[in-house]
Amino acid sequence: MRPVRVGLLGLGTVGCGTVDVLRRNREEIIRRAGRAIEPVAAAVRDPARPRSCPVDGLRLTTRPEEVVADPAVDIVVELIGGLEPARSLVLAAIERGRHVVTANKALIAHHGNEIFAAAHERGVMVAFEAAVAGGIPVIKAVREGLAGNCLRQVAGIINGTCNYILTAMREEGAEFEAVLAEAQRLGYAEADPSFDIDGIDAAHKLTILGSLAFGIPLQYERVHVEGIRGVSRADVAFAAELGYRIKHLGIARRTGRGVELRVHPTLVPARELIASVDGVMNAVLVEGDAVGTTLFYGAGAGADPTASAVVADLVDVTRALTADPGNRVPHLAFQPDALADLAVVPMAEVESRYYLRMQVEDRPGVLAEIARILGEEGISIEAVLQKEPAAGAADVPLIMLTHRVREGQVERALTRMRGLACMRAGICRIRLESFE
Ligand SMILES: NC(=O)C1=CN([C@@H]2O[C@H](COP(=O)(O)OP(=O)(O)OC[C@H]3O[C@@H](n4cnc5c(N)ncnc54)[C@H](O)[C@@H]3O)[C@@H](O)[C@H]2O)C=CC1
Ligand SMILES: N[C@@H](CC=O)C(=O)O
Ligand code: NA
Repeated sequence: MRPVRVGLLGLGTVGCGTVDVLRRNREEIIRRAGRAIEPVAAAVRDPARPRSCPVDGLRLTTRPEEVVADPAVDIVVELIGGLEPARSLVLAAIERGRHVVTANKALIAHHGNEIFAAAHERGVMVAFEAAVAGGIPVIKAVREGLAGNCLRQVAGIINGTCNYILTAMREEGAEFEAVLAEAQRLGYAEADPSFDIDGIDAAHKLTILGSLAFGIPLQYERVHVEGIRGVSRADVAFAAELGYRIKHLGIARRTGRGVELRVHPTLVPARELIASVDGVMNAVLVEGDAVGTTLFYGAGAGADPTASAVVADLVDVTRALTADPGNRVPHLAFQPDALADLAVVPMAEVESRYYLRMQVEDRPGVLAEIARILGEEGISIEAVLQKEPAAGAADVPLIMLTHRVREGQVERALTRMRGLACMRAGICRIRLESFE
């Protein structure tokens, strides 16, 4: 059988990784897919730029629409990132009957509903395993391996850059900016690294996971998003003292009130498996009624791990080329006409435990004033940690852990506490979750 011919859009970190893996594992891929998968063309910004992969045998062009229109291309692999021109190029490829593989979570989170509808209509496949948790085959696991379950939650460390930074802050007491520069050098960070740091990238991935887990449309705009800029080295150290680690988590949880979709820094008990996932590694916990709790672990970013997922998608698409489109695995796990309209729970109604850190005046009665407000708002305190004042200082750090409570109650209490005369700085509030 003739090889399946691949046209790449973008030859950066993941594009080059994909060419490398396709060439390195050519024979093994033939054994798996039944035929060779060959990169034949690539759209690049600058054909003269040195690449980390061999480009011999690849037709290079600066016009991505040429690759999309090339009749010699069977599968278009979109690896340029961002919303436009990626969206138009993917839609044009679908329109021409080309199958698509993409690693672009922003594109799927924002335009997936439109893209999958077009693909369904045209009978083509759009595969996106690399878009969530890089090399971990978590999309395949949620969509296929766990298809017998009613899923309760998907929660995980889904941004490698954030995890890399939080790990270095804990292990080396490193400064945020220096670690971010290292993550960029290693090819982990997004083109605009604020997408990583501000939680946007994790929110893109959570949008996709939530949809796959619960059979709801992609709705990025409903995800509550917080990044890691507000997490200080002091918080990382206090959390450790209390037996916790701070992780940036994405959580999609089905409750009696609907679906929670949220991305934020979270204290996790240090003894739990997910708490020991460090560096650029990702881990996604999936809980189903039949299977119980499962945890998927692996590299969430980087050229080779991400290429592993892109190439797996290419093998999948190749195997399914001759299958009747009606019998293929649905893009979003559930049949398109069976999507549910579960409500997304407003954050004020989401329940969690909380870590609160404040800087307060060092005088008698302060603890009682704070405890009174928390009590009046129905919030019970589980632990208190008060540190000695630094030499000559008139105020002290005070850390509290609360029991489980609705976010709206905490917000009301925080508003009142900020008005206290004893409060010396802003109050840091981080949610606390346990997955045991
Ligand atoms: N780097 C990683 O670890 C991971 C990246 N991804 C996703 O993979 C995609 C690619 O990411 P990277 O390879 O890291 O980015 P990158 O910035 O290294 O590569 C993108 C390449 O596309 C090229 N490009 C941009 N616009 C173009 C255009 N109009 N025509 C031709 N070439 C164009 C750029 O010059 C660049 O070389 C993104 O959607 C990213 O979110 C997904 C998982 C992990
Ligand atoms: N920038 C992303 C790359 C993979 O999706 C990350 O850091 O996880
Ligand atoms: Na993946």
